[in-house]
Amino acid sequence: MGKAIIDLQHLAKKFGDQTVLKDINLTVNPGEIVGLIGPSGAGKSTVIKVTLGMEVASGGSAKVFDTTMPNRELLGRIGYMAQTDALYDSLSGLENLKFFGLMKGIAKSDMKKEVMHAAEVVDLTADLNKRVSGYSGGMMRRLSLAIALLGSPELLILDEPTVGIDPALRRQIWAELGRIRDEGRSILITTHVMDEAELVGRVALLLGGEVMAFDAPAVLKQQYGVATIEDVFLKAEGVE
Ligand SMILES: Nc1ncnc2c1ncn2[C@@H]1O[C@H](COP(=O)(O)OP(=O)(O)OP(=O)(O)O)[C@@H](O)[C@H]1O
Repeated sequence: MGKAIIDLQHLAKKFGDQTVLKDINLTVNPGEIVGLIGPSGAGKSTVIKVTLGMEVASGGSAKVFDTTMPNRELLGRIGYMAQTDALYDSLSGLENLKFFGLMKGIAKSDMKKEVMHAAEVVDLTADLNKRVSGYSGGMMRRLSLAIALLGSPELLILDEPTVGIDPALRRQIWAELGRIRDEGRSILITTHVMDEAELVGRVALLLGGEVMAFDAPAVLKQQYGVATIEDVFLKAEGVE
């Protein structure tokens, strides 16, 4: 296995007096999907923001491609989907995709293929010419995910990408994430859907500002003596 694509060592983050991250150790390897789970407010989005250099760490180190973020050049190699959608409401889905595609430096000759593929993965092909202001919440999530996929980035960082997305499409999206992994690209994904945590290579359980457990789903289930990742989660939280 090559060098880790994401390498978080003893990462800490405080907001004022509040310590959100105490000691986070986490790696994402090439061709690996890592799932980050934890209760609401545990700090999952904060881990992502510090990793991307959107928030400054209070301690420890966060490296992506062996470099401390933010780094403009490296940002082009990362597809990031935030928890809140940052879309242009008055533009159509297609115009949004093309705009972000241009920002990512996709060549004009590749644009149509890239945009159509991303739209297809999230089942938005038929709605591409509608204005985003007329999209439902789930459609906006799907468009944000399509934007993150554009340009085949080596690393995808997805903050709850499947919120508001129905089960059939969720399955289709996970099939695409599996293909991306099989191409040797890497994914860090946060989720509240415990079924999804079963699909990743390794699950990191974030609790009390630390990664309490970090291993393959099957290993975690065995360690905790339970049948599902949901039960691992509940047991780790102290809920029987
Ligand atoms: N910019 C900020 N300023 C102050 N506090 C913040 C800031 N960002 C996050 N926090 C606090 O850090 C904690 C963790 O927030 P975060 O959004 O990382 O949690 P999360 O695990 O992603 O939650 P959820 O699953 O609900 O999205 C919360 O208590 C939140 O209020």
